[in-house]
Amino acid sequence: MGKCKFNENWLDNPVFAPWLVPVKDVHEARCKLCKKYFKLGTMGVKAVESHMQSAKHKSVDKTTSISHFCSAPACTSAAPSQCKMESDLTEMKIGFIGAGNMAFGIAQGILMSGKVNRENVKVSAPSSNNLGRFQCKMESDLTEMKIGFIGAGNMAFGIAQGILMSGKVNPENVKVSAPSSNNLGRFQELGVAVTHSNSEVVTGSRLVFMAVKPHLVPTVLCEIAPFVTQQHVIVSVAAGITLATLEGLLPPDSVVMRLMPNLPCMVQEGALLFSRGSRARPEDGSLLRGLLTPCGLVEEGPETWIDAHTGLSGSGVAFVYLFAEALAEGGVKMGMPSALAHRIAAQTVLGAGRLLRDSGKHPAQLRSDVCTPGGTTIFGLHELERGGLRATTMGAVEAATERARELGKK
Ligand SMILES: NC(=O)C1=CN([C@@H]2O[C@H](COP(=O)(O)OP(=O)(O)OC[C@H]3O[C@@H](n4cnc5c(N)ncnc54)[C@H](OP(=O)(O)O)[C@@H]3O)[C@@H](O)[C@H]2O)C=CC1
Ligand SMILES: O=C(O)[C@@H]1CCC=N1
Repeated sequence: MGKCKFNENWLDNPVFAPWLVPVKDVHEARCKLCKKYFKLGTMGVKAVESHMQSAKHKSVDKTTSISHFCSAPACTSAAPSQCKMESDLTEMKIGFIGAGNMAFGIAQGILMSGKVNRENVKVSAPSSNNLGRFQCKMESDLTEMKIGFIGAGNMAFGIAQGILMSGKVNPENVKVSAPSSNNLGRFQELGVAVTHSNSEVVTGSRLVFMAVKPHLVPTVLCEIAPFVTQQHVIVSVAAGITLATLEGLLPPDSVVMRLMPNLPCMVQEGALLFSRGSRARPEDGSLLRGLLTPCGLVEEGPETWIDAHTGLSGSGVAFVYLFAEALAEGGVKMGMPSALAHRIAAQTVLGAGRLLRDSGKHPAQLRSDVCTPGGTTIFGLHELERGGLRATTMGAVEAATERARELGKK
């Protein structure tokens, strides 16, 4: 497994936020309390948690330990001696009214300490929208979960790598199948078991990702159908293949979901949309969401959105690469060395994307922030408008969506 990079989302976690600092080397982080740099290695967030558990850190951190929970505003009036002792915390019943980001961050922090029994924590919210992550963030459940991939191509690898980088899934519980060994080596490097038998993947897994090309899905479903039980959750990532097709080719009552991921799952920055089949329960959706959360943004929606998401995001990644390539080539045309131009183009796309996501601003607002009246940007934008970039891009999303719909009809 490659070295993990600092993930800005960690800074949203109230347990890390008071002390965790990103540094220039993306494979490292700094603790501003201990005044210490530490490597992320292959452990990613686990390295951050591990630093937080170190004796040195605990001795200087007066804000993020469970004692902070005791000294929260609700019990500031209590004398220290009245505060629950750590040993009592395992039995303490804790409730959250509201299941939003802050409740989730606090719950996660409390549970991470290992001092509170997760069965003693209850969360309420009017809708189920945010409840899944509380149910599924059960790291111990995920470490035990058996996960299979049928197909060992780019997408299977992207999801597997995303999931495993979180450190919450045990690679020994993951198995992948493909007819040839061409793509299996890189999975073995992740510590994942490999086979040429699709049925072996199904019988040994609870959740199975179907990650073969769309035209092969019917054949593969017929092959595995005798081994699929109601305990399985089958998740297809095949573009265009509908829930009705999946359910129709598997035994009655099979639990099926349709997922459209994209390749940046590999670096935990994917955009994923899934839809539940008629027999998939909300908790199956929560399970999938919990599993995939380390891969990036995970949303659930009606099946009618999946093809549009395929055009916008599954394929959209390639549209962005084309734009990045063109940016770099523009730099080369203007005299810049190619390698440098490509590095700068990649960083420009990354930076623009992060600012867009993290600021929450409309792209038109950010675009206007870059434009000096009579300056360089507006001259460049005029050229893009002349070339019809906007209409062409909308047309590309439409064409890819239509193609996904067409694949589903075959
Ligand atoms: N690539 C992307 O960005 C995205 C892809 N998808 C979807 O993901 C799916 C897979 O695409 P992608 O990963 O790009 O494709 P790849 O061509 O990279 O991989 C396909 C994999 O399927 C394996 N395979 C072929 N026949 C069988 C079979 N009978 N049984 C089991 N495995 C088989 C291949 O085996 P072998 O290794 O032996 O060749 C290969 O490992 C597609 O349905 C696509 O629509 C969805 C979103 C994004
Ligand atoms: O090109 C394809 O068909 C797949 C689906 C989305 C991205 N790649």
